[in-house]
Amino acid sequence: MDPLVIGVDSSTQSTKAAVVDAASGRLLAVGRAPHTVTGEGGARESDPERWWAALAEAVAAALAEAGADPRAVTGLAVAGQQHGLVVLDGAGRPLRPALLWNDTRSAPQAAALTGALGSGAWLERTGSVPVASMTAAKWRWLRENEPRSADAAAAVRLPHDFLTERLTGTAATDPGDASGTCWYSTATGAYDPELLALLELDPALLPRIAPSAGTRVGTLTPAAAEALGLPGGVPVAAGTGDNMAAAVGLGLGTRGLLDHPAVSLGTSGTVFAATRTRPATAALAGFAAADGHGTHLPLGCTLNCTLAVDRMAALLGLDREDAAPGGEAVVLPYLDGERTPDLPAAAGLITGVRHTTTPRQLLGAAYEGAVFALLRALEELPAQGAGGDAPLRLVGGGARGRAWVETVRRLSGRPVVLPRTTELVAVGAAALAAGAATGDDPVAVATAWGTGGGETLPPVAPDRDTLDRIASVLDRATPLLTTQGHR
Ligand SMILES: Nc1ncnc2c1ncn2[C@@H]1O[C@H](COP(=O)(O)OP(=O)(O)O)[C@@H](O)[C@H]1O
Ligand SMILES: O=C(CO)[C@@H](O)[C@H](O)COP(=O)(O)O
Repeated sequence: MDPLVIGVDSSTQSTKAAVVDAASGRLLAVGRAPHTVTGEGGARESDPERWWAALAEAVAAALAEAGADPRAVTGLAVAGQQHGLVVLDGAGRPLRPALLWNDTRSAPQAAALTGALGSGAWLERTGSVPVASMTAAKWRWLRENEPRSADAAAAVRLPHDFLTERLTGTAATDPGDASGTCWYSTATGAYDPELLALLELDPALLPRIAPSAGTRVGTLTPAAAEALGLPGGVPVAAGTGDNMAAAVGLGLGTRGLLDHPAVSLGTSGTVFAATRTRPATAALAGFAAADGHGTHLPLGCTLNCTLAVDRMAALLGLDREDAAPGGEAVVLPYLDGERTPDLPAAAGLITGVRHTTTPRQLLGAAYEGAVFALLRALEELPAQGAGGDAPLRLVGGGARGRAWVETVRRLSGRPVVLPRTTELVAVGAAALAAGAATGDDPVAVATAWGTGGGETLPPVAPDRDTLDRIASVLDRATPLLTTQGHR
């Protein structure tokens, strides 16, 4: 029986479980199960119990599709959407739905926290300046708006460590996902007691921090094993945030490629690279990487990527691939407010429309607006020691779409690598699972698997006119987008 590992991607829209051959990295099957996101205006919430049920469904589906013998499974790890605030009672049950990374109601709390210490001090301590996405701002929102839930909390978790605890009975997290809270210090590698005091968050509510995401933190409990259809005792890794796991799957890290940028096109759009330099700019989040060698993961994140563009296609009555370059039209697709640029109250903006403008151009302009924001974040990476002229590795559901790929090529003017392995978050988590099973370095494992490799598309001449047009509209519209006040 060849050993297998299972990696789980519990992201915003769904859970994906990958069954991977531990020796070769061959992806044998992917099981999927959907989540539900609720909320209007700035609210975005999900029930963590659904994540747990979806995890079991996705693992069962993947094992069935692979025709795998569950006894061959030697390790398991979970990568989850970052930043979400999960509050639990003493029995480990959610006290309320999780507040998600794209819930912008916490924008005033983020601004107040930033004002309390100043951006410089936050960067110094945590590597990031609080924005609405950061868990610290969500905890303050809960304290101010639902003090009874905050007071009743017996445990505070992130999405991935909530699931890891359900699997193992052990409360553990990793430096990567912890670095998205703004109460963990990437300078000291520990929770920051002064920040926890400022936030009025009792450290006893938090999980311990494993040295790395691939560290074995426990084994499947009998109840979890039964729920997943696996034998008891399977080693489980600490796991990490979904972007950190994508980096592992791409082989980005100290035991792999440093300073090579990746772009993820999913519910969120993200741009990141693994670096040795500790990032320090308010334009990016200065996360820790998952590999535990003091590697960093500077990252820019937008709230509006595939869902926003798909919504524009639906409004226009078009298929998502039925897009043309926008021409004079500019769409800033900030349907959910925006994080990069930091405009949490914004709504979408359409401008430059003429009698000759076609629906296909408007859709193309939405792609351009979404990609523009990511490329602006990408420009910040070289100052953090990463980026340069290296090709862009494209991952996430959008990387399967021709219009996304071509828009990134046309606006970036850079070579683009399309990794042949799909579901790189789940595959990265599978490399963490291999780490838990054998003690091997997960980035070295994924590098040996070659899961980051794929077709390289050559560069095309960058469409500077479009970039300049969008930049000019964004600059001039920023006062409007800041004060839209529809929240
Ligand atoms: N073939 C495709 N072409 C373009 N976009 C796609 C394609 N398949 C899926 N998507 C997009 O991918 C998104 C889901 O990507 P994924 O990375 O799984 O998201 P998340 O991790 O945020 O849950 C969907 O919103 C959908 O728009
Ligand atoms: O907030 C961030 C990164 O800082 C997001 O990237 C979340 O981690 C959600 O990811 P997806 O579900 O869109 O993959």
